[in-house]
Amino acid sequence: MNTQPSPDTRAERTRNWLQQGVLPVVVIPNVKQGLEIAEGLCAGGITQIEITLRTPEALQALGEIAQRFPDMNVSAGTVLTPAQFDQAADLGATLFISPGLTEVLAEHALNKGYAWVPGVATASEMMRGLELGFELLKFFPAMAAGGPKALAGITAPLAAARVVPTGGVTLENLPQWREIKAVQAVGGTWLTAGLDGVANVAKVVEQRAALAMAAWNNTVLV
Ligand SMILES: O=C(O)C(=O)C[C@H](O)[C@H](O)COP(=O)(O)O
Repeated sequence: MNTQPSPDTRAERTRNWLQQGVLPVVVIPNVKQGLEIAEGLCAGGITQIEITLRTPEALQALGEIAQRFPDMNVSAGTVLTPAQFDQAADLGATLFISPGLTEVLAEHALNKGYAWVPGVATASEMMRGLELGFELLKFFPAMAAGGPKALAGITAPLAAARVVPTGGVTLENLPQWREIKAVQAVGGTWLTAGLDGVANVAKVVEQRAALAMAAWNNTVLV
């Protein structure tokens, strides 16, 4: 039986991903803080999150967030092995993001029908991703790889590419990324960084999320 979705279906589905424009990338120290972050993001108008599988409690936090925030699109980030795809999918992740593009991960994503966003930093890597059927690509590390100018140049001839620049994106440089036609969303840890010891994590995150969404939507918060 062929369980692989057709390229058309996959393209359609990925076009609908990350429509909110801002993808908070989270390095979760513990489940408690993860839940507070999710609460703050939702209150601030962001219902998509990338939980990097870099910390011991990341997978557990991913599962709890997926369960307690059913309206949230929960992505697994820093996916480096096929097993991580499967573990995160079992816990409720619906999108899978990696810092790079390897044949092993591409094959696994295609075989299992996972919505995968591979990391790319050059025109060749983007072309490879597109050839394999992955239209949504993570431009990583975005600032170090040349910033908005580099991405605008690389994507100008690659009409099919939908890109999520991540790595060095801030509230301040967000408008420059947003201007690039190929940019579907921007990702970053700035919304959830430096929260250890903060008294009301959810409130702080809510405010940052609201500011980020205002910047993305080009509106001024009063
Ligand atoms: O963990 C992953 O899968 C990554 O690919 C790396 C993260 O997306 C970047 O580290 C975020 O960068 P900053 O927003 O500059 O902190």
